[in-house]
Amino acid sequence: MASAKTFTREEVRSHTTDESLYCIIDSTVYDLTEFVDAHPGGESVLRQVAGRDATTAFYNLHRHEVLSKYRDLAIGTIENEKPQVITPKPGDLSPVPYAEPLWLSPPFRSPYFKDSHRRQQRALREFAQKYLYEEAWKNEASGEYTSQETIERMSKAGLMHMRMGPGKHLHGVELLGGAVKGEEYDYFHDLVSAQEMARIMARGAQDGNMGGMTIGLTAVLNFGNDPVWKQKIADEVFSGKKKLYVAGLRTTATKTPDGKHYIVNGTKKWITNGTFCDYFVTGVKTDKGLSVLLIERGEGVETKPIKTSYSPTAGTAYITFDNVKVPVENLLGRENKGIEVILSNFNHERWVMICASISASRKIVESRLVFGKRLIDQPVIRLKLAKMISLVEANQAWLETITYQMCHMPYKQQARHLAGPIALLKQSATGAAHEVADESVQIWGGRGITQTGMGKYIEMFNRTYKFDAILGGAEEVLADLGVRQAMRDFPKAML
Ligand code: HEM
Repeated sequence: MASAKTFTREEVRSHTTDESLYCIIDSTVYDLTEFVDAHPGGESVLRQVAGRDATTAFYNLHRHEVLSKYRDLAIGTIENEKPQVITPKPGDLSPVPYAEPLWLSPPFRSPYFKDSHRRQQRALREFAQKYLYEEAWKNEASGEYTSQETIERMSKAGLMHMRMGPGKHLHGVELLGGAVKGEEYDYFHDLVSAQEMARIMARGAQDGNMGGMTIGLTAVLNFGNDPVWKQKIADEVFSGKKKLYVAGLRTTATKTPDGKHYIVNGTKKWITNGTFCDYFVTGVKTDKGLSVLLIERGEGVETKPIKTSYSPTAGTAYITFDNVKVPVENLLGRENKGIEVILSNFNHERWVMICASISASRKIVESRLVFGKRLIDQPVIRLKLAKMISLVEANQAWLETITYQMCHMPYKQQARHLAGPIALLKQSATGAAHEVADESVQIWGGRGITQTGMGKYIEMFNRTYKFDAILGGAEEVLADLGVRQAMRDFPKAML
């Protein structure tokens, strides 16, 4: 917040030297004297705007959030002028058209979302902006992993529990300081969680921030054979003390002669979160089929970081199991029937990816609308924006319809009736993300491939959106699955 002091434009014009260098941005006066040498964009650009109004120059290169971060440089405002740019408070909704889903955009209404969803949405947006956003973006640049302090803060707010979707594990848990009761958490709350987290737009950091537990811990909770053992694992992961992810299938497990252990050997090339995980939910080949084991990091488990164009902070790794001794109690589900474990969570996993992909696409539409004001004068740009908005809105509406079915179908029925629609929606959402990513760079030009400044979301989205088109089933596979599932219900009689 700028101090209450006011200046005339004439007064500011006299501060142009190294001893005292001011400029005006959005009717606010900034004293840049001490900042000139530290400015990431260099000193000469600031000297060029010394004593002048630099609003246009500033907003051509930076996101507004930069001014919030450097608010201490603001020393007052221009007499009889009011800043025009809105500085959002943590938790605020965006006033930009189509920047929020319709249920969050008055005067539109929704039959699906209730007060508890709105409370959760607001609390989660505030939490993400206050505690997750800055660190996520810092880690994207440095390659560091989410700090233990943040993980513990998330755990305390119930974010770990929420990531697993509705269920008994939420009962009695206070979520977001009481904004939602664990017992009332349904798939629309789950949608809110996935979509709000995606708005941080630092994709790798978010995946690295315990992203893997959504898939892996579900398998432990649903298929762990000993209630005490699985509660111990769940407590460790929910409290943020241990991290867990899913590893691959190119591994074999042979039982020891005394029947007490499996000996696991093999490798897996791509595993997100792998570098820092403590537990690996791993598909292994056993004598008569596929089985799933929870393997703890220890002797014989080695992870090596893999460099990706996607993100240095996601913890992507190559993992090797070399004669790893795993107790038989760590078997999830039945021996040789691991496919039940693997398939059981596919729908929810894909649905979470859809939520996030649509939300991130929407953030890109928002960026385009905010920064494209002058460009919007051109019909060709309006046409591109119309396409982007339509894709996002159509997929969101389809998502909400499917989510409603999820709220009213037992899990078995979901698997029977929703696998096809979820597969089709996923390929639709990631196909739309491809078009949104492409069009946004097309309109944005060089800034869309710049990692700093106002194009940073677009650059990040372009680098990472493709991940969703592959993860949990490639677009082509899912399209095929969707149609095959539909054909299963095709009437036998000739039409
Ligand atoms: C209060 C005044 C200013 C602050 C606090 C500020 C801060 C920053 C920061 C933090 C960056 C790093 C990139 C980012 O995070 O967006 C940056 C980059 C840059 N700034 Fe500034 N800046 C200010 C004013 C200006 C002005 C008035 C100009 C031009 C006339 C300018 C030109 C640039 C350039 C060319 C870059 C490099 C572009 C990039 O990295 O994307 N800055 N500035």
